[in-house]
Parts: sequence; C-alpha cells; structure tokens
Amino acid sequence: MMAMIGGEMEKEFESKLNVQDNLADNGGTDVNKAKSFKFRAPQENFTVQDFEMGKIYGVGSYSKVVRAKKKDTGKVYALKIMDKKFITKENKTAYVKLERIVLDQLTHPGIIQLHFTFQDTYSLYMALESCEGGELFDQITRKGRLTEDEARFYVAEIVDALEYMHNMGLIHRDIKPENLLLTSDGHIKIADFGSVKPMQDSQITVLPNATSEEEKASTFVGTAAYVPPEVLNSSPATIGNDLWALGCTLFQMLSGTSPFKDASEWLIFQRIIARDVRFPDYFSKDAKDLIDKLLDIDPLKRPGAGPDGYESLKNHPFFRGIDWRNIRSKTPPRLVPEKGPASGRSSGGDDTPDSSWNPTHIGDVTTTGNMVADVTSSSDASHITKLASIDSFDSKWQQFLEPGESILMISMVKKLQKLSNKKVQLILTNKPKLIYVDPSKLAGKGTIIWSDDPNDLSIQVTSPSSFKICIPKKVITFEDPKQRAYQWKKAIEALQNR
Ligand SMILES: Nc1ncnc2c1ncn2[C@@H]1O[C@H](COP(=O)(O)OP(=O)(O)OP(=O)(O)O)[C@@H](O)[C@H]1O
Repeated sequence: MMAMIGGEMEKEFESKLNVQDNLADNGGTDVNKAKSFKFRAPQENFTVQDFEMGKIYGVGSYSKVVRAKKKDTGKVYALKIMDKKFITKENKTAYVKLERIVLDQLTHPGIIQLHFTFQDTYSLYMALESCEGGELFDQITRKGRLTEDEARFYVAEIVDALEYMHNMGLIHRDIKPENLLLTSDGHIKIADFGSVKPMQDSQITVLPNATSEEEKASTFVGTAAYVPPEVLNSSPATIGNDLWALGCTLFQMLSGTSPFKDASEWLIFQRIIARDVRFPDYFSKDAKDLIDKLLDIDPLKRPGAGPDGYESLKNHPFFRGIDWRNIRSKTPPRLVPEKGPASGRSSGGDDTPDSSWNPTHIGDVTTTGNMVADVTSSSDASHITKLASIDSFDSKWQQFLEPGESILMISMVKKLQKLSNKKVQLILTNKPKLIYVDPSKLAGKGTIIWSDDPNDLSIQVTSPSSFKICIPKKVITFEDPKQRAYQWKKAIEALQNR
C-alpha cells in the first residue's frame, strides 16, 4: 500500500520536474531555450544509505541541508534535501529546477559547486560542495562587526564571483550574508540560487517554464532588508539588484547590522524607498563612498552596472591594493568558531575523520521515508535526535495560524530554562498572538497570553541578543542569535500601541 502511494507520488512529481521531457517539447521562444541539454553534475542512483549523515547545516524555506559523508569515497558533501510533496504543494518546482540547472552550469571558485543529484520516493537530493565555515552572517554576529581589511577581503571575493555570474547573464537576487558561505579555510562561496534570474542574453540554459509562481504574480523575490527600491516599484530585475545588495552587505559587515533595519517588512520598505541610510562615523571615507555609490537609486549608476562594467567597481579606492588576478590565493580573515558544546570539534578539512560519526544515524527508509539525525549537537555520540519525518519535513509555520492570520515576526531563538535551553521558533502574528513552537517536532510549545497593557505583557532587552518577556507571575528569557532583541521589543510594543 505504502509503495503504491509512494509510486504515485513519484510519478506526479516526475511529471512536474522532468527536465529532459520539458526540454524535448520546448517550442517556446525563450531566449535561453534548449533543444538538448545534458547535465554536467550526474543524476546518480544513490540512496541515503550510501551516506553517513552528520549535522544539519541549516534549514531553508523548502529544504534541509545536512553534512553527508559518502561511505565508499569518504567525501563530504552538503546534501540539500527537498521533500517532493512539499515542493509540489508549495509550487516550488520552478525554484528547484532553476537552482539545479543553473548551478550545473557555473564553475567558479566563489560559487558553490553542485557535484551530483539523486532522488528517492520522497525526496530530491543535491550534493553540494560543503562549506564548513558556515555563513558570513554568523562571522559578523560573532565578531560584532568586521574590520575594514576583513570586509575588503570578503567583498573582493564576492565581487570576483558576481562579475563572473553577471558576465554569464545571471542575476542572483538574494545576495545577503546568510547566502555567503565560508569554506573551512575562510574563503567565500555564493550559495542559494533558487531566486536567480537569467537576463535576456544569458549564456545559461534554463527551462522554458522556469518562472516561479511569485514571478508570475510579480510579488518581490529576495529578502526585504536587501531589496533595492526599483524592485519595490516593480521594475524588472537587473544586475543592479545584486550591486545594491552588495552595498547593504558591506554596510552590515562594517557595522554589524543591515542599513535598512526596522521592526517589520513594511517599515523596512519605507526606509528603502526613502533611501534612509546613515553611516556610522567609524566607516572610512572610501567605505562610505563605495556603499553610497552601490546604494544609488538609479541601478545603472551603481558601480559595476554602468557602461564600463566591473572596472569602475574594482578600481574604486576602497579596493586599493587588491590584486584581482590572484584574489583567491590571499589569506582569509580568521574564522570565529561557534560557542557551545560543538565548539571543541574539529571544524577542519572535509576528510578529517570525525569522532561524532555514528553508524546508527543513517536514515530509516523503511518506516518513514528518510530520517536524519543530528549527531553533532552533542559531543556524546549516543545523543541522537530524530528529526521530523518526511511528511512534516519543512512544513511551514502556517499550521499554527488561523485563516487570514499572518506572521509579523519570526525567529529561531533559544528559550533559556533552569536546567536546559530549548531551541524554539518564536512567532508573532497580526492577531496579535505570540507563540513558540518546537521546530523539530513542529508542535506548539506555548502561547504567551497577549495584552495591550504593558503591566500584563512587557519586553525587556538585556543585550542585542537576549530579551525577557514578562507576563503576570512569569518571566520567559529568550536568546536570539540573529541579535533581533530590540526588533522583538519594537514589534511587540508597536502592536500594543496600534
Ligand atoms: N553548501 C553548503 N555548505 C554548508 N552549509 C550550507 C550549504 N548550503 C546551504 N547551507 C546552509 O543550509 C541553510 C539552508 O540552505 P538552503 O539553500 O536550503 O536555504 P536558504 O538559502 O537558507 O533559504 P531559502 O531557501 O529559504 O532562501 C543555509 O542557510 C546555509 O546555512
């Protein structure tokens, strides 16, 4: 019975995702149409049993990325796992296809490489080059802010990769510190190509129907804080989008926060449209000037987007001394490791045998499809947390909302308790409602009773990353690694005073 259901699902999914078939009947006039296309990164017949699953690198809106070591070769990959049912239900097939086909055609040391793909009844798997150094975002958070030399190193590597990508006719559209990953030795790799947009004259082959639902509905693609003003005014995407986002990213490296920060997306958009940007005094003249130019309201005036191409960007005084031809041979800034139980672990080379590997944590395909276990959250290898089964894999927070209710703010935070700290998803809705959810079990863990009266509900910020929510007879302490404590306070108080 299970097999039949699985088989049906696979067929349905295949019909939506079959690249070769789509290409074969392509009669459209798309600029990037292909009569025949062969993937470079092969579609393998592997199964999850061929890998030893390790820690979870991160969770995206429709995927989970897990460290996975191929048993026969010992090679380590970042396995991006996507639940077919979820992707189909959420109309994300266009993103998946696009990311797969685009990554397949890109070869640059500053861009994450796709090694191979495979699938089973429930999931699609993309074996990506593993970035052991984590997100640039976390380096900024851990260091507070970067020195100008450190920022210059990272921005130069990003510029080098963007130049390649833009020359290939691709706009990334979601450049931000979370999508800039670091290798174990600290070099930058651009990741997350789900929002990519090929230009008219792109050298990249895409599918004729590779337009996402959001695109068709012309809602904006990307991340609120890094989106340029013209996109908010529904102008078509240009490479200027990425250059604006680069300006925001440099600002964030140097200051610790993005330039257009506010409590809600709507307020952020107001700031972007007004180009309400204020430079801290400690930014150098050159850094201010470069950011100011990258944040030009006119996308064509942003350095890199004008008629002289990338020369005007690379020749900017901020980059004085950069040897653009040998950029990847320079020594990267020191990486600050994560604090906590995992920090003592070797974050070193992909081939380093890792004592936390445990043969018992391989996916259980017999009962639930695929289960993966997080073995690195504790040095004790017997501590194995089973993650949500594939059915609830990646399911969104929507299930905790009523019809018409929408999320105003959401953060993966730590709820500090006497004996143990719990990771929870804290959600504030427009109802207003304040709840926290267990992200792995996808179970509601608590509701903080709402009151407009600050005597019955108040929020105290104790540092940029920690805050307390005070309700009658109870104080709940949270830690937000993304340092949004003040934003939480602002958002809750704004709702109380609405
Ligand atoms: N190659 C990789 N090596 C190491 N970690 C990775 C790699 N690719 C992704 N990650 C981590 O996994 C997380 C999830 O990645 P994914 O591409 O699925 O989604 P995302 O970019 O975070 O979100 P969304 O899809 O919602 O835009 C990332 O935030 C990143 O921290």
